[in-house]
Amino acid sequence: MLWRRCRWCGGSRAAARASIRGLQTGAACGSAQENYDLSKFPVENVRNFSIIAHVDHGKSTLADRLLEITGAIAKTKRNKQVLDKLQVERERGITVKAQTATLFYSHAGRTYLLNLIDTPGHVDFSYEVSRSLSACQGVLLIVDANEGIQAQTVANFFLAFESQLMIIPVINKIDLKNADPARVEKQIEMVFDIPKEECIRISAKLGTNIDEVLRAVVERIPPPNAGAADPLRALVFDSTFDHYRGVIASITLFGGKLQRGDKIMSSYTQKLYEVNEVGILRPDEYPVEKLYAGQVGYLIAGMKEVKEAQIGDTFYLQNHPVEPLAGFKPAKPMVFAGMYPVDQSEYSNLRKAVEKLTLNDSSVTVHRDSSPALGAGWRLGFLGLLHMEVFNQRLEQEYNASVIMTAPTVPYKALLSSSKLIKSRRGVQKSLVYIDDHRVMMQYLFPLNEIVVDFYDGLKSLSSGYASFDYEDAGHQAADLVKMDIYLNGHSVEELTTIVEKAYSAGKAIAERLKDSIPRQLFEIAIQAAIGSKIIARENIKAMRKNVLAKCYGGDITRKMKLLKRQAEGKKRMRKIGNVEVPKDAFIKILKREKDK
Ligand SMILES: Nc1nc2c(ncn2[C@@H]2O[C@H](COP(=O)(O)OP(=O)(O)OP(=O)(O)O)[C@@H](O)[C@H]2O)c(=O)[nH]1
Repeated sequence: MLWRRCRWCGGSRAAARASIRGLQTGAACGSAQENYDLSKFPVENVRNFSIIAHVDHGKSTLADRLLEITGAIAKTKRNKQVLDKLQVERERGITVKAQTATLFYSHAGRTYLLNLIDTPGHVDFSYEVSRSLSACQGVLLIVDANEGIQAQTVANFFLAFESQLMIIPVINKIDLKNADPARVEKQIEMVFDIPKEECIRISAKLGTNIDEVLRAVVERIPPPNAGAADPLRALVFDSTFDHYRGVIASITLFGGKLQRGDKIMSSYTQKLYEVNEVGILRPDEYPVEKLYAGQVGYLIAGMKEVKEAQIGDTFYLQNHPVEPLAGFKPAKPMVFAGMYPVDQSEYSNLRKAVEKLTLNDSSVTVHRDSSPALGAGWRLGFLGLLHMEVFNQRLEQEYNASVIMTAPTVPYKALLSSSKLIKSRRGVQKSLVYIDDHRVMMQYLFPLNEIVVDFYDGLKSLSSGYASFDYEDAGHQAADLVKMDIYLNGHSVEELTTIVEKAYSAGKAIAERLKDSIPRQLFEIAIQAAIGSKIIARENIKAMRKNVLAKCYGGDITRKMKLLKRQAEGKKRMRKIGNVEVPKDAFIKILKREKDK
């Protein structure tokens, strides 16, 4: 039996499980009044909602307060942004994965079951938001009382609006000195056409007005449209892979009920499974006896292969087939990069790690690839550069993998001709709307390649952090482009081949950045940029003899061993191209425009 303490309240999970199996009311986590007998929550008493907002407007902090006020977690300083469970989220202070939590809330003599989904704010993770919305009937649209409406506020509003969800505007951070909730209310009225009386002013940090948010959730958001008497229809909207228990699927029941021992079929694979466990997230997993129509929870059914768990799949009871639910539009990758194991003998382990991680992040596309310099690997598609960096970091942190990512590129359609010329390029303005006296919303058409790498950083620094940015695909446009190759001591480095407009300046910049990124080696290194057979830029790295033991006079053997070990570790972070050792992060670094990045 799993015997460990609940992370949030210190209650024992085993006790909680025991109480559930014995069908007692009351469990170990949080408050003694909690009731896991979900049959007491008919559809009318269920509310499923997401928290959506621009980056840093306070979604996860509000989620903490909602968890505290309903007793799901203890109120301690330790419990901060508890739904940001991943190491990468804690380190970067951003949400990258949507997370679900079930809450119980009493209002006007009724107890409600609330399923809250905290979503990421950054545009690169918007696929998480759109999938989460499929399990919801309403959203809390959080807007910072100081910053007002930002790019992802607008993008997320339209995701919810197009899904016909009830939108509750919540103005957060009213405790800030520069907070101006009245101005933000006017913006909300002007941009979203929501009357300002519908806005709720809160401070998630101080816990001000949180009860009003919960009241609005039960009063304004409709219950799910799911029939208790209908046959089972369970939509998989997220999945993770557990080493011991296999696939854990997040599900929402559009009809029927589900319990341990049920025989269920996957609409996608037509495979039959027996349900081992169903449960809710509080925010850790807690098994329950049954899940009922309209509820959100998780399912474990002995799926050992990552391929078996398809996000968007519909499960139904054996011999009771149903029309599968619509599922999700596949994510459209915007940025592509090659990924290779640092050490080729790690290929098969890395493949398994990539499969498991893409199960949890279904917006990544994966195709096998190989490169003469880097060996067997994959070509991966991401929604943006931050997404790519986070995926890389999760592979290293959660799967202990060591990988080389090549420079990201965007998709092109090429028409081959004998001369491609170089022309200056510009964004084309499409619209301009004043949100209020200080803020303007502008729409531009840009070549994607111009915005994916460091456009956002540039925009932020130019506007002292005030401007925000969102983008969507506007299709392919004709342009005069040229393919530029990079050579290291005469060896073509395929991974650094890029499609550029201003080839001479781009070639010079890449050669200079490579010179900065590659350490001096025992021989001279020539870095060349070329278009076809014509060399357009060249840099040299002078030879150097690096004897790490040079300073170790005498016989201190431990110090010598330490230095040699450090040198060997340094080499591990390198990749050999021809005879040249290239640091693995060089492939990305050279694309960023400022040298110090
Ligand atoms: N002063 C003040 N700060 C707040 C309030 N709510 C959140 N913050 C702070 O704002 C920052 C961002 O809060 P988060 O809850 O991580 O924001 P988020 O929207 O979940 O961020 P992402 O998931 O990365 O998009 C943190 O430093 C919070 O402490 C508030 O009501 N008042």
